[in-house]
Amino acid sequence: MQDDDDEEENPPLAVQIHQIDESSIPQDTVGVTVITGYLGSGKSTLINFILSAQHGKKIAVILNEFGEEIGVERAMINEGDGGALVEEWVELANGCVCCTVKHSLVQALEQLIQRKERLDHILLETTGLADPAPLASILWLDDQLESAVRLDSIVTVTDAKNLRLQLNEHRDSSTFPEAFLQIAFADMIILNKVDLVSQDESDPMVSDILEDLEKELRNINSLAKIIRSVRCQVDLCNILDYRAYDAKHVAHLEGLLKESQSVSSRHDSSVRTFCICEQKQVDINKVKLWLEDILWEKKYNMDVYRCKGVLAVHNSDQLHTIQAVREIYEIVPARRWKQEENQMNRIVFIGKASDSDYRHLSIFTVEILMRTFSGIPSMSVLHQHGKKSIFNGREVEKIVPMCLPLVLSVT
Ligand SMILES: Nc1nc2c(ncn2[C@@H]2O[C@H](COP(=O)(O)OP(=O)(O)OP(=O)(O)O)[C@@H](O)[C@H]2O)c(=O)[nH]1
Repeated sequence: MQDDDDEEENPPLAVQIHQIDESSIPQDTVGVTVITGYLGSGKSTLINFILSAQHGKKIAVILNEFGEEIGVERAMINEGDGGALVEEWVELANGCVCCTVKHSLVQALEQLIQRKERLDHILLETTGLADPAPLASILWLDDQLESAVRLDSIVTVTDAKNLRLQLNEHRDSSTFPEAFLQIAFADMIILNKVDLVSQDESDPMVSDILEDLEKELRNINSLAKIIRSVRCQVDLCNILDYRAYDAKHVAHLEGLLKESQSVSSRHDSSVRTFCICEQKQVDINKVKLWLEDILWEKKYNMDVYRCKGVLAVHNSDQLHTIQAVREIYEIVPARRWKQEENQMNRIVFIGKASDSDYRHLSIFTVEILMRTFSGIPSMSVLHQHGKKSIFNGREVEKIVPMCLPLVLSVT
């Protein structure tokens, strides 16, 4: 590989998005749904289902088929009933966002957008071997595209019959991290092929299997919505216009963040969810520094794939949202706090760390929180959910659970 290429293959530069005036974002942006999932899980089945459904939308599809014989990708536009089928070709390498790939994707999207008056949504199917994050980063941030397309959501299709096997095979996630990454980055997880688990869903054994699979998925990513399906026949409200990254649709995010606290702990997967709850208003600049330490400097040994959260910001009546995909993050005001509302900060990280790193992270987090959250003269107790109390973060004897709601009591 050439030096230049190496440079291009590096992760995107860390970019902080400054507060956006939401009113300046055009409302007619075209949503892009990234569809990812393990080989054979049902991605194409989902796309075919969407294209053939009666939703009245005109949808473009960019396919990133990747294989030795194929090695090419195609973009198709389904112009709906009576519309012509237009094909374009897009070169996307296997999950790596080198300059060429980025350029090709941006070019393909630009071509599609030029037809915007006839286009309602874009589906981007990644190869079953891809890490969806680089694509998501391009879509979320690309300057050329920012005003014309928006990342709507990342949908991960999983195969109910083979999921456990696939995850167990790659349990340490170093041999094939993509299997975990695809789940970790998802906003929506389709647990497909439930018919192969059994024909009879009313059978308690079968619901146990499916529930266990859902638990397994939640252990990796407690923020994603999970829906079961046969042949990806899902309610398309969950796919088209889901707006997972849209601060204006904060109610959904808040619901997810609340639910994510109740996830049980588990220690055998290195990709997991980590939650922080804090009641005091925070200093937004300190939170940014803290977040940059974690996301950019990789301090505390945590490799964060995804972060979502809501913040109660000091000197602001607005609930702010945090979204991060890898190194890229944004903190934006989303809505006014209601008077009776409990202004609680909730931040959820989905990432990878060894058990001992988690222990360190918990200690570091306490230290970070002590210097991050404003107006905290001293912190008396850190209550670690379901475990023993920790004083000033110094006493962490057990492995930190997968989901760690931290509650700081302040005196
Ligand atoms: N029984 C059953 N088969 C399914 C279901 N969904 C998809 N399939 C079948 O599974 C196979 C793989 O589905 P695809 O949609 O091609 O999967 P994919 O993820 O696009 O596959 P790759 O592009 O190779 O990664 C096909 O034969 C589908 O017909 C389902 O819910 N139940």
